[in-house]
This record gives sequence, C-alpha cells and structure tokens, in this order.
Amino acid sequence: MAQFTLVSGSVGLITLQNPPVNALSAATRQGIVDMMNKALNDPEVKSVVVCGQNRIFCGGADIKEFGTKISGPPLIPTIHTIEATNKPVVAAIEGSALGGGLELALGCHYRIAHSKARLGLPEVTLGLLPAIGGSQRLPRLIGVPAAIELITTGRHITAAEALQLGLVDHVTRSSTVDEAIKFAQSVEGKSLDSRRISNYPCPHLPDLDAVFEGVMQEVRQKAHGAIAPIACVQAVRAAATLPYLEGMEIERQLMETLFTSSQARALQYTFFAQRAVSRWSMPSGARWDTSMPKPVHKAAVIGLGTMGRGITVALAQAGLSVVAVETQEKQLKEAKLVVSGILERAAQRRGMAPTLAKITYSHDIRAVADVDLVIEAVFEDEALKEKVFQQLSAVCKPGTFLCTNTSSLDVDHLASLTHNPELVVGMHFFAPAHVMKLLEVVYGSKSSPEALATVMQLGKRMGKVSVAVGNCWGFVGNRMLKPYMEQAFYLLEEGATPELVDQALVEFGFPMGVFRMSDLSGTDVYWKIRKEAEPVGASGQEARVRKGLRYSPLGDLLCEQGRFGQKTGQGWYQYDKPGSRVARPDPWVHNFLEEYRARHGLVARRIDHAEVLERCLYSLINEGFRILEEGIAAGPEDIDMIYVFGYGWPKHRGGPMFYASMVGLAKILERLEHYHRAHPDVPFMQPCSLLRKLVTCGSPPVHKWKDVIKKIHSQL
Ligand SMILES: CC/C=C\CC(=O)SCCNC(=O)CCNC(=O)[C@H](O)C(C)(C)COP(=O)(O)OP(=O)(O)OC[C@H]1O[C@@H](n2cnc3c(N)ncnc32)[C@H](O)[C@@H]1OP(=O)(O)O
Repeated sequence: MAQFTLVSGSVGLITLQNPPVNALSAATRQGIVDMMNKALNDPEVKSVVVCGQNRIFCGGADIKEFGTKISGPPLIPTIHTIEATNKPVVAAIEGSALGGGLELALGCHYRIAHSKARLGLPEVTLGLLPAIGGSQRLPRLIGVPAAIELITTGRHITAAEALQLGLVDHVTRSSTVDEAIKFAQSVEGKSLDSRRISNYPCPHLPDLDAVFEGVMQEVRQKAHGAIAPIACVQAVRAAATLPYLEGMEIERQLMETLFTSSQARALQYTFFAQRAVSRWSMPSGARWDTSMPKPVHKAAVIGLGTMGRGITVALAQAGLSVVAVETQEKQLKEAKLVVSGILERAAQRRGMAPTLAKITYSHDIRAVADVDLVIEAVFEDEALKEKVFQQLSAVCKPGTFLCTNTSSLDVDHLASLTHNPELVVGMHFFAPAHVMKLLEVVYGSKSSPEALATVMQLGKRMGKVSVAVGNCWGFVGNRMLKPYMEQAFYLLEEGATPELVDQALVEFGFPMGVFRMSDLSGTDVYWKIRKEAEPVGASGQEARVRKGLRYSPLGDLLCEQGRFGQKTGQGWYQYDKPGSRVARPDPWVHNFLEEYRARHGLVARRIDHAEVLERCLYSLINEGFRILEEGIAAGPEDIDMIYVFGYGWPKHRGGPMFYASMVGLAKILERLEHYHRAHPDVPFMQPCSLLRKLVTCGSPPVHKWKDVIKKIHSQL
C-alpha cells in the first residue's frame, strides 16, 4: 500500500499505492507509517519524496471506511514525525491532493505540484473538517481569509492558484517526481526551521472578532442548516487565536462531533450515490457496462427559448458542434445574443477563448440533416412537439438520436411518431440548463440501450449528474413534486400561510419553500399542467372535490387574478416591482385565503412546522416508494440524486429516500397511516405497499432496498 525505493543514491522515494485514487485506507496509512520510519531511520537516506502511484498523489481518507469501525494507525503522529525530522521531505503532487492527502503534504517541508494537479480540503462536502491538522496548518500557511474560503467550500483549486496562494512552492509541467527528487537532493542537510508550518504564527488579522463574526454569519446563511461549515470556521478560529497544539485539540473535538453525525452519513452517501447513478440499468437487463454509446460530434437544439438557449450553451461548452434552430426570426436574433453573451462571460472567467464558432444558427429545421443527436426544446405544447418529431424523423440522417426536453409529455408517444422509436430518449434539463447539474434521462419502452448509453455519456460530457429513469407522468422529479405541492395547498386551506409553510421548508434546508419557488418559476407553469390534467368539469372552478378526490383550487384561483409570481410582481408574496427578488408577505393573500376558507366553511387551525414537514415530505417520499416499486427508478440513489441536484433537497439530508431511512421507515409508515385516516380522499397519503413491505422486513438500510424490490418483482 506504500512502497519505499532508494533513488539517486540518497533520496527515499515513498509511493502511495492504493488504486484508483491512493485513498488513505488503514493499510495505506500503515504503509506510510512503516515506509516513513524506514526512510527516517536509514542513514543512507538524506531526503524523502512522497508521491502517489498512477499520477495521482492522494484522494484523501478512504471514505468507504467512514461509518465502519476504523482500524489502522492514525496519521497525525506520523505527520508530526515528518514535520519534525531533519531530513527534508518533499511532496510530489500529481493528479489530486485532496483532504487527508493535502494534509499529509502540508506536513512535508516542501510541495511541488504538476501544472494539471488539483488541490483542496473537501472534507466539508462530506460533513467533516480537515482534522489531520489541515484546519491548523492551512491558515498558518496561506492566511485566515483564504483558508476559511477553501475549507468552508471544499473547492478544488488548480496548481496555479495553489502557487499564488503559497500553498505549493513550485509548479512544473515536466515529471513532478523527477523534479521533486532533484529538489530534495538540493536541500539535503539544510536547516528546515522555516519549513515547519505548525511553528508558524497565524498571519495577523486586525479586528479578528469582527472578521470571524462576519464570516460566521455568511457561512451560516449559505449552510442552510449544515453543521460542518460552522465547525470549519470554529476550527480556523482556533488556529488564529491559539497555539498549534491547543488548536489541534479543538480540531479533534469538533471532528468527534461531526464524524458520527447524521449529516456526515448523508453527505458521504451522496458522494457514492452520485457515482452510483452513472451505473444505470434498464428493466430489460441492459446496463451501463454492456451497452456501447455512439460518438456524438455534432448536435442540434430545436427551439431557442430559455431552455434551448441554456442547452445550446451546455453543448458548446462540452466541445460539441451545435446547430441551433429557431423558426421565429426575432427569437433567433435574441437567442444568438444571449448565448454568445453567456459563452463570452464564462470564457472570460476561465481565461479561455469562447466557443462561439462551434454554433451555427438557422431558422430552418432542415439544417439538422447531418447531426448525430437532436434535442427538441420547443414550447411545452403537445401538438407542436408532435409536429417537430415528425419533421425530425423525416429530415435527419439515419441513426440520429432524437431527444426531447419535455417535462410532462409522454416520451413513448413522441417516439411513436418517428420511423425509429428506438432512437428516442427524453433529456429533461432543469433551468438554467447550462448551470443546473441534473439531467433526467428518460428511456421509453422502445428506447435502445445504445440510445440510453449515448445520452448518458453526453450528459457526463456536459458535466451533468445524469440519472436514467423510466417513462411516466412527470418522470421522477415532477411526479414526486405533485403530492408535495398538493399538501402545501391543503395546509393553506386548513389555516397555514405561505410564509409558515415556506419557513418550515427553509429551516429543513431547502434554499426556498414551495410558494417562494412557485413564484420564482411562475405560478402559471403548473396551472397550465393542472388545467390539462384536472379539467374543471360541471362542479365549477371552486370545486374542492374532483373525480371523487380532494382537490385544492387555490393555485388556480390565484392565477386567475393574474398573480403569476415574481415576473408579475405578485404571487403568493408581493414584490416591489415585476422581476424583483425580494418577497414580502402579502396581506392580500392572507385576505384571499380567509375569504376562501369562509366561502367553503373551513375553520383555520394552528399548524406547526412538524406537520408541514410530515405532510409535504412524507407524501413526496411515499410517491418515491411507488416509483421504486414500479421500477421507474432503478434504486433509491437515483431518486435522491434527482432531488439533491434538481430540486434543492438539502445535500446534508441525503435526498428523500435516504432521509426516510434516517427518520425510520416505521415512523414514516405510521405518520402516513395517521394522515390517510384523517384525509381518506387523498390517495398520495395512502402508504405504498413497498414501504409496508420494507417495514415488515425490518426496515433494512437504504443500500439493501434493491434486494427487497428485486424479490417483489421476481414474485410477480
Ligand atoms: C479522519 C478524516 C481524515 C481525512 C479527511 C478526508 O480526507 S475526507 C476525503 C477527502 N477526499 C475527497 O473528498 C476526495 C473525493 N474524491 C474525489 O473528489 C474524486 O474521486 C477525485 C479524487 C477527484 C477523482 O475523480 P475522478 O472523476 O477521476 O474519479 P471518481 O470520482 O469517479 O472516483 C474513482 C473511484 O474512486 C472512488 N473514490 C474516490 N475518492 C475516494 C476516497 N477518498 N475514498 C474512497 N473511494 C474514493 C470513487 O468512489 C470511484 O469509485 P467507483 O467504485 O469507481 O465509483
């Protein structure tokens, strides 16, 4: 797990060997301890270079070990030994030096990095803090403000930025290990007094208290309830105010609390779930590792509204040639300006040339004749999309994949209008499409494994977290959102205000509540969808029972007043002017709700945050279980990543299905039964049979649910 070689006569080369990322597993830590002892005790060795096998220094602690009983030696004493020795120790950083890997490098006397290397302390993203001395050494080396920023965001930085910050001593474009060996020899026998970071005083900051107060406020606001960023600030404060060893003790205590927290478990689950969703499977048995994607060099986007523009940007930034088609001249002109502007600003930020030449614009759909893949992003209108699919099927070269960005239409139906339904796949982007990480990839009943593999690979190229799901109304994300939003409306009927519901959800960790979100995206978006799905019928606009089930017309009544949210300056909240982002509670809405309740003989009651969360979240989770039972999502990780990366579900709660497992499935079942007894006309509250089955099986942990689902399916 670590190898020692004597090179150039006097340099002990220690190579970490734990593929794929040389993570610091128990065996690797043992290897480092043993090989370092060997090097430091060998009189022939005058200097040491530490590097990683396969051009990657070290990806940090072995995350798989977290949550298990940790064995093997701790690294802190070894890092102290390295720092204290009189033999110069040089870290040769290639690939990544992250978390414990960078902390190991910070214990070395010198750091040499390859120009393509990435460095960072991403522990916070796993619910932890850099607790192998990183929180104490980094501020001493690069100063408090820069250290706080790096530690609280977990951002990976380039070697160039690391050099600028003083985190590394030298950056090379040639062989990092060879340079490190040469450098180590050049400093053999020289004093290392000025190279031991733990001896450095923390660079002075005037008005330290005010600085930390400001930082804490900012970090708290961004954390949405996550505790690790707060602990990170506390640890850096200890570095800034206490001697090194006392700071180390604070670091240890803070880590002890974080290490066993449910937030750390959720974030570590998310780390692996994000990677697991790329290993997709289809109910037919087709899988990611047995299906070959086709190369996509040239793609087209049809329709250049907000979504089409974002998709065009995402494709161009992924290095593809793009044909962007919009039939309306005015919209086409405007789109060109917007897309170019986004690409230019992004290129400027990255210090690169924009990829404008990769896009050709046309108002004629025939311009897509030679592309490998088309993404249709026209207005969400069934007849329009039907026409576009028929046209595409006629004009595209044989084998072109036809994708739709629909959020609510039937992928199978669109596929049935083409000559080759096996080439049709849904690509459900989230606005803004060039920013949002999630891509729901919807395979239809006829989609070929090759088509799915191609689209999943394209999603990866665009930097998306792509999740393959089956075809059903709303796919996974929007389907689960329906019961959540319904409950929010029912809560208003029963006595809540939009502010109360939203506050409960924000305290849970969502960046914004359901009503604020609805105002942001436009209250009319779901109104249109509802009008199609739930026609008013003979009983009238205000009817609270439709097709024998409870229905709340509150959202429809609001829209009838022209209150479409932020864009009109009025929605569930009031805004200073149309487009303003500052939402204020609106007495008009409170009055509207009171009058509505009076008209329907509803008596308002006191509703607390716990009820809001149980009803909104548990009904959403219940639908998640139905989706798993039907095989629309292959596993709970798929649902969770859709919610974390597309719907603002707080990462430190792991996603709805992981959250359910943390709350306890028996409790979720009991509360759903309770609410279903109280509201028998709300089918979303009726506990799903998979949930019952899992509870009967003793509520297995989330990674075992697939086994239970498989068993259910094999019995069908
Ligand atoms: C006591 C606490 C002490 C120290 C604290 C820490 O060090 S916490 C750990 C901090 N490190 C990280 O957060 C780094 C996590 N890894 C990454 O960011 C990326 O994996 C990395 C290193 C940039 C490489 O990215 P790449 O895209 O090339 O590969 P991928 O992410 O798909 O990873 C490949 C497989 O390696 C597994 N893996 C990666 N890092 C770790 C790790 N630290 N521990 C365990 N396993 C790790 C990853 O899951 C992939 O596995 P696979 O089975 O192929 O999905």
